[in-house]
Amino acid sequence: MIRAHTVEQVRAAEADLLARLPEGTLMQRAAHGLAHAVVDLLGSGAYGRRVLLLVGSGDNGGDALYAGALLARRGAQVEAWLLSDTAHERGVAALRAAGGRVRHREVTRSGDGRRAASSTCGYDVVVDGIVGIGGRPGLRPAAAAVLDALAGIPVVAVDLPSGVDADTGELEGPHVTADLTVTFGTHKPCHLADPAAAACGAIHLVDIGLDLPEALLEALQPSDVAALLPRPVPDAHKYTRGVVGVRAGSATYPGAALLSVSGAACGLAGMVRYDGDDPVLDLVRAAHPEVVGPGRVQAWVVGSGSAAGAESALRASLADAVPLVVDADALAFADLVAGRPAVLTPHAGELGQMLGEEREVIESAPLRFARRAAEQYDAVVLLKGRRSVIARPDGRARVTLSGTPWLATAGAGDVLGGLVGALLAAGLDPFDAASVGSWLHGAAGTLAAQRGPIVASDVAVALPALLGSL
Ligand SMILES: NC(=O)C1=CN([C@@H]2O[C@H](COP(=O)(O)OP(=O)(O)OC[C@H]3O[C@@H](n4cnc5c(N)ncnc54)[C@H](OP(=O)(O)O)[C@@H]3O)[C@@H](O)[C@H]2O)[C@@H](O)CC1
Ligand SMILES: [K+]
Repeated sequence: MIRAHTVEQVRAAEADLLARLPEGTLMQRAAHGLAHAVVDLLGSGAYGRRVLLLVGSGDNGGDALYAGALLARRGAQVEAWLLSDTAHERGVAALRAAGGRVRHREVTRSGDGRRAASSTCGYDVVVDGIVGIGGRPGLRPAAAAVLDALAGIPVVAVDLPSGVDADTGELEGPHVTADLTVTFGTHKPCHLADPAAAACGAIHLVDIGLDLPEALLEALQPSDVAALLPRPVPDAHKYTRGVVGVRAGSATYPGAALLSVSGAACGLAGMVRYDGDDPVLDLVRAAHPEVVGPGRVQAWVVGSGSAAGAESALRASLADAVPLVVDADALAFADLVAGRPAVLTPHAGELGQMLGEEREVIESAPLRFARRAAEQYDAVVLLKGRRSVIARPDGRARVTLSGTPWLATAGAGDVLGGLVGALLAAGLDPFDAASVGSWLHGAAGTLAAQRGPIVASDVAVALPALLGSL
């Protein structure tokens, strides 16, 4: 499991450790990890390579300076630009002692930053030590101008890309876009949640020995998914493995029925029932002979392609005391679900309608709005996107790290709904069902896309092989 802690949690853990360790120990650990990561990124060692450190006033700059000193001792040509009036003094001294060069704020001040940068091109890597977990979102004009002028050079962010909001993953004004982010002790929410996560590049975690509390945000890894997957017990029969019912699709949108059923029929539940118009049931049976008609189920999947029938399908499903997946057209009636074990699966546009916000506003703060919706609707919310967010009413959340842009294809959400329904029917609680389903969906899409462009049904086809590999 990847766990992300807030700045407050990190500060508390750091204070604990600082009280027990000799001064400077944590920064030395951070700087060593950072220097190693920079060498790895450079590929052919540090000797003779040109490294530019962008240094702010705090300890984030201190990390960069000490790492720069280590790189200079390994033969790199290291230059630090101090972007603030003050900088970590011992870090500056360490860099100088190791043969690094230090330039002061005057040469990089506002417009001059561009000139300074253009006169000193040829850097192999830029290390962003402008600001870390002590920073406010956004960048000051001098830093923004310097970064503009250095565009195209690989950037390693220290702890986080300067300018992003560490706790929310939101952006406010200019920020660094990194190729690699080297973070310390634990992930922060900005490393997992978009839009900030998209600015992090690859992420490398350096263990500095922090003893951390429970995290409110996490991301499943393949081993977590494997551990949570339902497996048939030796004396299993189809009913003990769970029956998932699908109320999706209509004469107008039969494809939604077929795709929802294809996700539900992934093999993780014992049986799939379809409840809908006869012509659609015939189509479903032709594609999935194992699917049967209405009856008792352990979970319902409702809403996609149901058009005008969404409300009655949802009410009928709520009449059974079983968990449910609420998607697409049924999301307009999500109020009915409050307090029931349920997973709501909106995309940003649908969540915007549910919360009275524009799609762009939701996309600018997916973690915040998924949490708000989970609390407001008293249900698990799976907000679909590049980095899907799964939120519980109590604020705990997960982010899905699997997936591929090729999954942006019609009907992929229908497969996801069916898959989550199968996991609910098999006994997973809504939070696990939503996060495991979302992870599997992303990974199956990635697997399918290895062969070329995909359509939604390819995702369902890839599921058994993916599950086998887990
Ligand atoms: N915690 C840990 O376990 C460990 C932490 N470590 C490291 O320490 C880092 C945190 O260091 P920190 O607390 O000194 O804060 P940090 O982010 O460097 O700078 C804050 C200062 O910057 C300024 N400033 C604010 N906003 C700004 C902006 N938008 N743009 C520009 N400047 C801005 C503002 O000062 P001002 O200029 O306003 O006087 C503020 O005081 C952490 O990220 C990690 O790298 C590791 O060494 C080891 C273990
Ligand atoms: K930084």
